[in-house]
Amino acid sequence: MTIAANLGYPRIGPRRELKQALEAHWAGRLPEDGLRQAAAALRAQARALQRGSGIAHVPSGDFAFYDHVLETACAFGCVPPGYGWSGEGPVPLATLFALARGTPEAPALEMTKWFDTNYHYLVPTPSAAQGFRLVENRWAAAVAEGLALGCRTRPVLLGPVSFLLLSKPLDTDRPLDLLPRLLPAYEAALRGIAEAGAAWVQIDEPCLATDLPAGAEAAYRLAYDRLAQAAPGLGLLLASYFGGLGENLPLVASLPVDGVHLDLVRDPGQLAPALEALRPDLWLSLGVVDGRNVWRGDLRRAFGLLRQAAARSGGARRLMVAPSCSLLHVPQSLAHETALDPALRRRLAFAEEKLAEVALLARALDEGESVAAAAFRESDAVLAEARADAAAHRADIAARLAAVTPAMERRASPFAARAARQQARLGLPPLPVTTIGSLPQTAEVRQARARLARGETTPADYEAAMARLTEEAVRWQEAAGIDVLVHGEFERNDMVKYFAEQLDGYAVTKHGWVQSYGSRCVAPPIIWRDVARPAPMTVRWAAHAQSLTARPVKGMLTGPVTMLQWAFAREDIPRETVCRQIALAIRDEAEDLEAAGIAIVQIDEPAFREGLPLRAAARADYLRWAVAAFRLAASGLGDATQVHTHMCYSEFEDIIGAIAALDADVISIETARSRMALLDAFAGFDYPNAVGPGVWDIHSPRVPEASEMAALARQALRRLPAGRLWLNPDCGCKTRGWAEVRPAVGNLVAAARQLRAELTAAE
Ligand SMILES: Nc1nc2c(c(=O)[nH]1)N[C@@H](CNc1ccc(C(=O)N[C@@H](CCC(=O)N[C@@H](CCC(=O)N[C@@H](CCC(=O)O)C(=O)O)C(=O)O)C(=O)O)cc1)CN2
Ligand code: MET
Ligand SMILES: [Zn+2]
Repeated sequence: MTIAANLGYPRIGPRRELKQALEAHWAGRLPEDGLRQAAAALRAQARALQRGSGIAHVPSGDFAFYDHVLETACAFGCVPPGYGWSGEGPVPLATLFALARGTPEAPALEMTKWFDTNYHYLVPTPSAAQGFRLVENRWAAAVAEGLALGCRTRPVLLGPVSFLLLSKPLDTDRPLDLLPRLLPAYEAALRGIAEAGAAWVQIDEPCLATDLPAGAEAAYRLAYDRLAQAAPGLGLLLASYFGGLGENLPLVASLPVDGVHLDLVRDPGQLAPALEALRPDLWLSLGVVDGRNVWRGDLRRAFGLLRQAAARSGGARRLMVAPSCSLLHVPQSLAHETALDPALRRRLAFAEEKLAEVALLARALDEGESVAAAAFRESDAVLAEARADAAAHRADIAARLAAVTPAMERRASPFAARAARQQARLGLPPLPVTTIGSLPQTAEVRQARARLARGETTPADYEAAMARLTEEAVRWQEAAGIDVLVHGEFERNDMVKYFAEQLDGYAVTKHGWVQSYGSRCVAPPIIWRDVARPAPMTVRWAAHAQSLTARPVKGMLTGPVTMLQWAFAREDIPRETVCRQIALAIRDEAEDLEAAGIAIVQIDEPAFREGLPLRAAARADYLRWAVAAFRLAASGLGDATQVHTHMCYSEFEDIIGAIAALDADVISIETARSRMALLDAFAGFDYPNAVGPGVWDIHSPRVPEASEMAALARQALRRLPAGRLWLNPDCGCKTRGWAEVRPAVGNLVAAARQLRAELTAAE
């Protein structure tokens, strides 16, 4: 029997129920047991839905209140002091949230991107001194919870090697050295899982799809030799995803596990070598349904791969059919997307629809293709219709792209000459203070937009309300002493979706929510046709804000790489081409802002690092076209217009050359949680342009003191010259409330004034 399996399910709920419950709990409106009940109800609903779709191996333990990496760390007792855990018994929920969000006394753990996704995990901080102990078997509990309701589930653990590779240990910079201490805790977890009644456990080792660091191979051997013996009788499925195993295949083939999951969407080519290398008695889990995009699958193609695996010589047929990775990264259900263009809707599959594809493929493999004949025909028809979509390929856009010259990807003068002209125009003080763009998206703002969507307000009234907020924001920033102002982005639902709604070629969903971090979600737009800008998108907002003040107001745009990376993109043309189409649209917008008198244009590229391929071999090509697209978007601007860019959650150590090649006049980056460590890359590389290191972690409700921000800025001054340094928060303030933003910005300005005085005194 072929097993229809799933690797992980969206946890936020079809209507973001978990978000509502979490935020109510944090606001003191929902007690802990209410939150736990809401979570249990969501898990029960998810299990039932998956079972109902025909999935035999339903995952459990994939739920998390905030993040599954954080919960793994907590289950193994990796909790630094100061967050309210006694060191005995399970880590309280309050400690979990303190680690995730920070408290007035203790900053939050560092948060960073989960591989090449827009999901963020909290970076565990284990230590040799603290060691590891299974303080709560959350996986055994998840198995028991399912069994009590009649569903035998397959618990999912983040594997020990990936767990350590994703960690930043406190007392060593060689995380894998901690493995021997960690393994007993994992062994205990597996024993408990078996005792709870699970038949299989899924151990995720996504790092197997990356270039492994030195020592990782030995670590994998040690880990899986031990774990395979921990609970005899418990099937151990080793899951890799987000890419192919590549040169790690022989390693995986040598591990004493019971099954291996392969991502055949990102790397279908790995099937043939895997069939050769893997023991015939091994279960093969074939990830043939795309867990990273929203397109319906090419069922015939997927079936071809399955048949190839089924035909492998020797042994009984031990196959599982599955999505390529956890479905955490796609929206839950297409059912409620009634407003989508039917021509697009037919082509889509969200989590629920993907599981139906998985179940159908498994059945077709066992019972013969004929049971799926109608579905295969429909899949063929949808693909044919997509290929024949004339609006997907516009001659005017192709002609414009073909006419792009190298000069269009270059500013007129080098940085030093531009900087002089810009300073003559702007007259900024040393260490200028600015913010990243968005100001609090309060309930008032979101409700006004919700009323507009429901037709309860007119567009004119809505726009007037946003214009009023913008004016208040300008007045407040002037009074607060900020040097370069923002308009506040009140009119934007999201920095990507807002532009997508105004560009040709994009479609947006109503409920297509995907978790980004904690309770925060995004509804990524879908790129299905050629992209173009029919009309200016932001000019009136920027011009309005600028008309209210003599200080410079930045025009805010989202860059082409981020507009691509944070969307679900078409796959029938190269990503490079899609990105260049977007770049031309943004370029036009930037030029329109300049023409309207805006002296500083910020083109945000927070997803620039995230788009970097996981494998080093593919990186140069990505960096080439991503840098070129940004430059194409920015280089229509004259020397006297200052180009800013912004990136958060970024590790630039390995791509600092590409960051410099963007040639933005000023780049603001996230550095507060990592205590300025990132700046070493800029200093070491001799980064040529100006940098604004974040000195306030806006992902935490904690308000830093002026002295703290000044201390961080002094660290920055040790690495970069004062003349090229700005001061700003880590990211936009949209997730914060005014009660935090007002004092924090006040402290930021105070810190800047203090440092300016110190600089003058030192002269
Ligand atoms: N796309 C994207 N990715 C990103 C970021 C980003 O800003 N955008 N930032 C980084 C961090 N990630 C983030 C992801 C999401 C949010 C965020 O604030 N999301 C909002 C939703 C944003 C949105 O689309 N808002 C809509 C819909 C708001 C809403 O929930 N409306 C209510 C009704 C209004 C109400 O009563 O509150 C509803 O639909 O039920 C709007 O403002 O119009 C949230 O989860 O709360 C922040 C950071 C990295 N990745
Ligand atoms: N300008 C945007 C903002 O301030 C940049 C956010 S990067 C995730 O919200
Ligand atoms: Zn940001």
